[in-house]
Amino acid sequence: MRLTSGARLLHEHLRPHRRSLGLLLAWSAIEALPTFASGILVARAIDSGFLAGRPGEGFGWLATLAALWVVSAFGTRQVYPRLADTVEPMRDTLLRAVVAASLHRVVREDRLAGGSSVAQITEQVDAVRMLLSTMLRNMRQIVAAGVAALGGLVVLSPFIAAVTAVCVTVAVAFFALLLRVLLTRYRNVVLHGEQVGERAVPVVDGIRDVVTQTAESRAAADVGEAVERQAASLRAFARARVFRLPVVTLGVHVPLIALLALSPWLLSTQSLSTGALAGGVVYLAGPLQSAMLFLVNAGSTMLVSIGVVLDRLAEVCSNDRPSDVEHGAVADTDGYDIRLNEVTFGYSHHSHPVLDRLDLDLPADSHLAVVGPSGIGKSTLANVLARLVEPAAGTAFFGGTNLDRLGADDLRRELALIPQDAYVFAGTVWENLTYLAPDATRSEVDLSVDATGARTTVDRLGGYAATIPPGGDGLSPGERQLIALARVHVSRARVVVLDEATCHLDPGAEARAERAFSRRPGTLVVIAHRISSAQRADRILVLSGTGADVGGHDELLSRNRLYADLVGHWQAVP
Ligand SMILES: Nc1ncnc2c1ncn2[C@@H]1O[C@H](COP(=O)(O)OP(=O)(O)OP(=O)(O)O)[C@@H](O)[C@H]1O
Repeated sequence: MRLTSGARLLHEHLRPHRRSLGLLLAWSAIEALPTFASGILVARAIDSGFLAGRPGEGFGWLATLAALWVVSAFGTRQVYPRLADTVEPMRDTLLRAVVAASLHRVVREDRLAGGSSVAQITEQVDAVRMLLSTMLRNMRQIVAAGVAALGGLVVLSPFIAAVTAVCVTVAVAFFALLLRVLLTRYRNVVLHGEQVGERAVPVVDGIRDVVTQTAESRAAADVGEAVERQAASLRAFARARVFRLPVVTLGVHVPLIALLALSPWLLSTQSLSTGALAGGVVYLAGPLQSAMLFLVNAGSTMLVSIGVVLDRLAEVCSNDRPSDVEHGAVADTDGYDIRLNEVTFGYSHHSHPVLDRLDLDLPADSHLAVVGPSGIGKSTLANVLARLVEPAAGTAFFGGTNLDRLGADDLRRELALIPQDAYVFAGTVWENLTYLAPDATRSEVDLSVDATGARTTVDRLGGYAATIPPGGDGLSPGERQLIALARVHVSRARVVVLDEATCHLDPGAEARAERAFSRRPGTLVVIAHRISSAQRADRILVLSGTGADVGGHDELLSRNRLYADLVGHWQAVP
């Protein structure tokens, strides 16, 4: 059952690469040609060549076998690029899916330690990639060697082939049963390993507190208990692995001993020629034995690891259905006006809520500035609008639809948030600019770049085809903001939230960028960094901690003490 969800995940991510997988299998079959022919050609060399007094013919058959190995080497050469074509793109799509899923989970559960859990997940995806490529590479040993050996035996002696097939089937069935036990036990090893990490990390992080509080023995006992549990599960896993030996005995040694024991009778009744007997031994002691050994050794380690890790990744991905699924079908929006109805949000259940029963009406195409003292909750409001956090109470509506019934992708298309730390990624300037609108035309991008004032930055970088290095190295914070502003400007988002997204620009550049957004069709919410931003807006929302007040600049100046103070403070700053 657990393997099934992992296997389904693997199937889902391998399906788009079935062409390269097909080519991989085809080349593997060519690679297996000499394995299939080895016993048959050895039998021919003995029977029609050496035993018949024609050594030339005997060597001829052996030379044919050598030629097949050359063909096989060519096949091997083709296998590796196909392997990379299959596994590398699969890794990328799998990684994208599980990282997106774990980030959604981190945001949903409001856990700050998201980075470490995502890092763990990416490690697991890389483990899948490595294990899968090793599995696929070595699978040909099982498939090619096992199938080729059985096929060769059928040609040599249907009787020996039948006996061998029965033994192999029983051995494989026994191994399948063993695999279930191994999977359960290995899963325990992984889970207990994670518990060791969970217990050890806080102790290591807080080692100074542990020492100053003389709590070393308690911490050691706590971590030691988890270590002991993991050691016990490792021992249980190792005990189960011992049973792989009978599998090899049953699948290979029993038919080999049977063939040798029956050989006097088979030879005397002429059921088997001397060459066929030698060919049979070649198949059983060579490819079949290595296939069986690989199955039980790699199968009981790699197959088990891949099964358990894929299962864990499948669990992560299956959690990637936040409220859309919980609340049934994803709803459509009607327009893009936003309404908050008594929205309450706090970062913990115990602390005072940052947003307390906030009401807000944001008609389509309006321009709102949000102001308030530092730490009052302006960015938190932006996060509620972008559904990066879920309100604890109250409802947020987008286009008349409850925000948590809107599909995450739909919301991302409709609403773009630019945070203070603008993000640029490794790639070309064009890719950075068109990330949210991949179908944007050159003239649309030109228009947005010029409107937001990003042209100088684009030119300095070397134009649209220039490459931005990882982490945006070499770009100033202001230049990153300009690229992010142009990226959102060219997008189809009908609501744009600028969360101090222009704080690294000078006042003139900030005014230009904000004007570009207010002329652009759609709603604009600006978390204001300067009084000038507030003055450009149609309406201003003042967050004060005890309530929220909405109005125009002059109106608020005369009636709202906090706003008047903020304006006074801003004007005092040179
Ligand atoms: N992830 C978080 N976990 C816990 N508390 C948080 C978190 N993010 C913000 N806070 C707290 O919530 C409150 C509101 O923060 P927020 O960033 O929304 O304020 P802000 O008005 O945007 O501040 P600033 O103008 O300084 O950016 C602050 O007290 C802040 O410390």
